[in-house]
Amino acid sequence: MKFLIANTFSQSLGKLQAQEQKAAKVTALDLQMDPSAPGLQFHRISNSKDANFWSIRVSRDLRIIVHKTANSFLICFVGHHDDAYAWAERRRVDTHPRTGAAQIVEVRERVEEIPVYVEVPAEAPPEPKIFASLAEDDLLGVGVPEEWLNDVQNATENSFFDLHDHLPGEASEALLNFATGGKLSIGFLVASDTTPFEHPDAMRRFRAFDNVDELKTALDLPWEQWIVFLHPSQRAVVERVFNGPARVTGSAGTGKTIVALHRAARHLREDANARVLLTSFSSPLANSIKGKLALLLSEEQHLLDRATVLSFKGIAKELFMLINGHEPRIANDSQVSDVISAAKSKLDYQDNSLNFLLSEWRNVVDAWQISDLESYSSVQRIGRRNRLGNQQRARLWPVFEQAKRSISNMGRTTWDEVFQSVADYYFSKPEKPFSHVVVDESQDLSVTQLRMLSAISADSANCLFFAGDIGQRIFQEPFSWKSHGIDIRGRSSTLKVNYRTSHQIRMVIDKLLPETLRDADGNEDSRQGVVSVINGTKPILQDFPNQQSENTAVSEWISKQISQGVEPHEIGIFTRETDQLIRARRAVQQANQSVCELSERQERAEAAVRIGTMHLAKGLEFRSVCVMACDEGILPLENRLDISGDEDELELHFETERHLFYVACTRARDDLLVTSVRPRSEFIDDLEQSLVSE
Ligand SMILES: Nc1ncnc2c1ncn2[C@@H]1O[C@H](COP(=O)(O)OP(=O)(O)OP(=O)(O)O)[C@@H](O)[C@H]1O
Repeated sequence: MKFLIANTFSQSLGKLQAQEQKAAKVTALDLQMDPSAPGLQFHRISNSKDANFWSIRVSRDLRIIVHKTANSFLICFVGHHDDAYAWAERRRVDTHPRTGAAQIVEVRERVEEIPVYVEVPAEAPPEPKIFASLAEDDLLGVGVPEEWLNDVQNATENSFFDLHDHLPGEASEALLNFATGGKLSIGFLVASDTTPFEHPDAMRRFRAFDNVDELKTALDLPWEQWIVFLHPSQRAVVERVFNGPARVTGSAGTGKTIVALHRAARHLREDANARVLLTSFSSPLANSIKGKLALLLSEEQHLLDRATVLSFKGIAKELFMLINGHEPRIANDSQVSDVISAAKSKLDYQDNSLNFLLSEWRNVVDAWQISDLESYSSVQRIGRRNRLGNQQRARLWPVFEQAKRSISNMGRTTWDEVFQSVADYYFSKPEKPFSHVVVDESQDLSVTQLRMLSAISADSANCLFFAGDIGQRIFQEPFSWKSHGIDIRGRSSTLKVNYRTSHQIRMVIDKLLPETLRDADGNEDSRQGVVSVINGTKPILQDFPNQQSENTAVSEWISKQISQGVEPHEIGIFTRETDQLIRARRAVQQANQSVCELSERQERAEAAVRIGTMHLAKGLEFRSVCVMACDEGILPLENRLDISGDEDELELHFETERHLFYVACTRARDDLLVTSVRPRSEFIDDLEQSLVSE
């Protein structure tokens, strides 16, 4: 007997109160252990179009709906008596006649009350039907249930969103894709011996359970849908065997982190000797994925013993200590600046400013861990390639050589030196600390971090896996991974279904970046054809004559979010720099809410509105986001553009500023507000254009 649960069950379970959830879980577990137990009290739903729907009594008022056949039990829904019956009376479990995927189909004739056609005044011209060019055959090919064909064929731009929520995921994604991009994606080609429940599209909504422990995890975490139900494209990347370094990419919110987590879990489950490193950019992000990995493996805790979850710096520090027996003593920015300034004076170097030297140190000499003039002369960089000729480099090198010596004489080092020293140590050792390394936020890996991660992972299939989005690169200059031995060509996959951001917000924000992005090795990431699973409201763009009026508007917006049930910690306010955080703080205080400032090192649990710089928004997620102080001169940040040494660097800085804005805006799930004091940032003009064209 096959035992399955549907995502509609998890969703309905998540809506119950804690005590009700507990009772429903006990009944579901009893059902899995012994479906014939007399206490379960099966009642057929006599008014349903599907004779296989039965209700099971959980408590006086609570019922679970199961779909029972000769060889399977599918738990579909839980709710109060009338809701549960109404749900089952309006549904049918079916195998789609064309795609072969099992679906839960809403029965069309029972849902006349759903306003699928929007009333239009008699005199108004009829709205164009957006799928008129698609034949029935095309619609069936993407999984539209037969009885919804007519509705789809008559859908207009206005009515489509109502319809969208009544269709199976594969059909609504394909139609949305067509409505926004003009192409109908083709359904999955499936082997003829695949059962309807094993079809890739069915596996996004139904999950089979072989043991009670797995089911228990799923029932304990009804809100964490990603633990149980992966999209077929996510599952494909999790399960694929790669014979070298591989990468998953995709715009913000497409579930790259989720894929990274499932891959780490997969390695731990599959290989009893696997030692897996899961790593991300900062400590808060590493802690967040550590918590998620613990959730994913909550019934397989023993696997966590072989998992290490740390930030890039965190793992470097641990390994450095293991090798050297002490912690690295890092020279801070002002110490570095002092030694370079001293070296410049001592060697009487006049050709370039101190700022130029600092930037050259940060982005070239230290970043690439250059140790001699020969390497300095030949370093291949994207961006600043024309900045210095060989003769200039030869004159400059002694200054950097002197600075390096001074840092070392102080008993200090730099982070890049730490990453490189760990890399050098393990490159020379046949035994590696990790069999698998899974990296999140990989677009912001530096040269030395990449070298280190490649050195500490075994040289075998599936050893190195990267999750990242080139469009969110905000900390590093791009560089060729291939020249460091990491070639992901042919092993890169792009996710296209956005689970975080509503369609309305995503459509506008995505226009901030080009449709195709290319990394330094020429690997392309096409952002075309992305669809969101959530429907919501359009982003709001507002500019003001002065900070006071901006302040008042943002504080009113915060109060409105709270009055609509958003918790304070589910609201994030971001500004370009710490200098503007005062504006965010004032707005939160004016709304009578507590403020919690995000930090690079720690995450906080208090019930307060989060404020922080756009850099700190990376990897986070909020129900409501306000990106504030987007004034001209602040975004893009004038100071940053001013210090650009040449055209290439200016372009790079400009691009990074755009990425930053994109990162901040894409943290929003349901609501996005972007505010500025006039004159406003040119990036908002771009947003407004796409908002108007929507
Ligand atoms: N299969 C899924 N089912 C339900 N929710 C999902 C699924 N995959 C991802 N999500 C949810 O979508 C949101 C975004 O996922 P995730 O953080 O992995 O995206 P991302 O691509 O890493 O985003 P970013 O690039 O912005 O960091 C999260 O809330 C996650 O739980």
